Amino acid sequence: MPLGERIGDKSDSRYCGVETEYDDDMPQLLSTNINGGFDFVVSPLMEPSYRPSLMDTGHKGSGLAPFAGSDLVLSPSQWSSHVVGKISSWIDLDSEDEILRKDSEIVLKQEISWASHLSLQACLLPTPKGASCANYARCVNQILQNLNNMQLWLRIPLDKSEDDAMNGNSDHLSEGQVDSWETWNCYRLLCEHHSQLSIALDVLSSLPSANSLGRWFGEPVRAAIIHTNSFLTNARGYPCLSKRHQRLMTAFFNHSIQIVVSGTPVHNLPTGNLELVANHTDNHIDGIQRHPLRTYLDYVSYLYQKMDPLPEQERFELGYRDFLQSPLQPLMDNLEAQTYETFEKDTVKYIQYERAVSKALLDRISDEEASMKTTVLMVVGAGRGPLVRASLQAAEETGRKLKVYAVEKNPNAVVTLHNLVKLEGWEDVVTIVSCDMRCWDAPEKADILVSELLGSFGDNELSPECLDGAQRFLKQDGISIPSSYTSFIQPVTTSKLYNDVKAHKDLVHFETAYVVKLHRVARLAPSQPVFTFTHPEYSTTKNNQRYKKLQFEIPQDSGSVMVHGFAGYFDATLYKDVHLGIEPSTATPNMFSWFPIFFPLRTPVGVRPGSPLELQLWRCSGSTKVWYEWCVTCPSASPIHNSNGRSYWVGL
Ligand SMILES: C[S@@+](CC[C@H](N)C(=O)[O-])C[C@H]1O[C@@H](n2cnc3c(N)ncnc32)[C@H](O)[C@@H]1O
Repeated sequence: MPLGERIGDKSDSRYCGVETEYDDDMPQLLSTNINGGFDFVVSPLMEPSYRPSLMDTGHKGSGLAPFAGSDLVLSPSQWSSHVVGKISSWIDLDSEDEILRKDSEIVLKQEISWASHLSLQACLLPTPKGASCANYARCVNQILQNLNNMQLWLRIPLDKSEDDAMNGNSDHLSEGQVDSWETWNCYRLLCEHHSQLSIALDVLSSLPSANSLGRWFGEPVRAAIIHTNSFLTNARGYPCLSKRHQRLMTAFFNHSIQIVVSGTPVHNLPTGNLELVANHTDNHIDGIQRHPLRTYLDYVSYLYQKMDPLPEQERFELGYRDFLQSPLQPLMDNLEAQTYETFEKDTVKYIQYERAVSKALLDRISDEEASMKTTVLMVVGAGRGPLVRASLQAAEETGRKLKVYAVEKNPNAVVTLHNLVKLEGWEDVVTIVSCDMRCWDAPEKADILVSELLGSFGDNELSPECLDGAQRFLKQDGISIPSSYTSFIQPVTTSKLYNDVKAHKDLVHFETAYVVKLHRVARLAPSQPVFTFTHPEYSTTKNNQRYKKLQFEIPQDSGSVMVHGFAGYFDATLYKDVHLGIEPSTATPNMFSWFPIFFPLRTPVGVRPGSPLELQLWRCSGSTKVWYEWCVTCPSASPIHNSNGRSYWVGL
């Protein structure tokens, strides 16, 4: 691993660690494992037999145990890049045995203190031993208050009783059966969702249901520890994994979760097999001892290499993953050239518009009328002209005659529009209008009104208000493209975003909707429609305020979940069957103009499967702004977020 790389923080390449026993010769331990192909070791830092209560009184509970070896045996960069500290696994901070409890607390603190001194990037904390973990969490929480940048990986076995979930009894796990997610959840609640507390999942030979597994991808999982006895044996005697394990590993890779191989070799490898081992004799390659876990590592690397490469657009968007952005305010603010440029690269979006305009033109003008009638088409919010171009292409394709008005309120974009019209020789067909569509006095009425004023949540960039202003100059039988749009929402686990919002330490950030390329998230239930707007809308009672109450059900077999907020999307009907949108189940393929929106919750809500999660959402408006308010009302009531638009609003 190159110097300075963070263990567990890679997004585009793969590192694999190995769990080792205590070894008082750390340089040797490291070189054996690094030469063996591993990138880091997860290794105890202190002698496992050390117990403070057994020490001479001189050492008891004070200072650092003498068993920690020396910090000088490795360079600072070796410590930080290649070693994850494994906290003594015997510790039991919630034991009935007071001496053990006290010893455990002393050792935990000593070991973490030593690991901090070495600038390790992470320490692996042992799994809580019993049903209760309060004292363990209390001590770790104390440590977290003063910790440097180190992550604490709480080791959690990836298990959950399937039978109970299937019987719908997941709230009442019988004695001895635990959903390990509950252990994690209890622990992190006690530690107030601290951002340096994360998870190392122990992957066992049997796996819980897909829904149960899915929950973990919204949690802060940094490492997955795969045991040699979870491997199967292929026809040639080599280790391999079940199809479900393989899919899980691929998902770990996709989520930048480090893999750690643990255990002793359980495969008796056939000799003479040249596939993976060149010059293989008795575990030696040309005289160098071959690492006993090398075949397991090779298999992990093979799974990584056989993954499909990320598509170019995905690679480009890597830096946006789980990064909170403020939504655009294209009405109140003027977009910048680079924002227009990004839009304009999204050819899929304009192809959909072109298809919609073509269909509308064909419906409006018959073949017989085509040479006689001219359709008046107005692009409202024309930006730098891509929808003008798409409309003209539709006219050419269908053989219909077009007169275009390009209405744009951003004077800077209008400059580009003028240049474009001149360059393309569109002067006779296109009239540029530098004006807000809500106050333009149009010289004639339009047959077709084309706009793209949509936000990630459909109406959140105020398309309804703008188009209300524009429909005055649409003929009674005229067509609006889009003809309607609907927002969608679903509950998500996303501890990363929750912690990023929390880091601002103010209410405003918890009451703001963000645009985010969601990645480390667990989508907890199918999305549901929220608000729909239709254009044109001539009803006299119409208004753009909306209210919706939604109930989501967490699948029975997923177990309990934590809801950090809600992911929002939209789907727009441009014309008839031509649609465009980002709702995951119907998303327009390869379109990248919109990331989802995220509505956070001030306090994450735990939900049991089978019990409803109720969300209420309002679209409110005043004379100068539009805003959303939201709250959860079941299983427990949250505060109403963003009352009066006090934190987040969109200017009219
Ligand atoms: C999301 S951009 C789309 C631009 C362009 N149609 C495209 O697809 O690349 C919306 C455009 O509408 C303009 N706009 C927003 N509200 C407007 C209004 N009330 N009147 C005129 N233009 C408006 C913005 O300045 C911006 O250029």
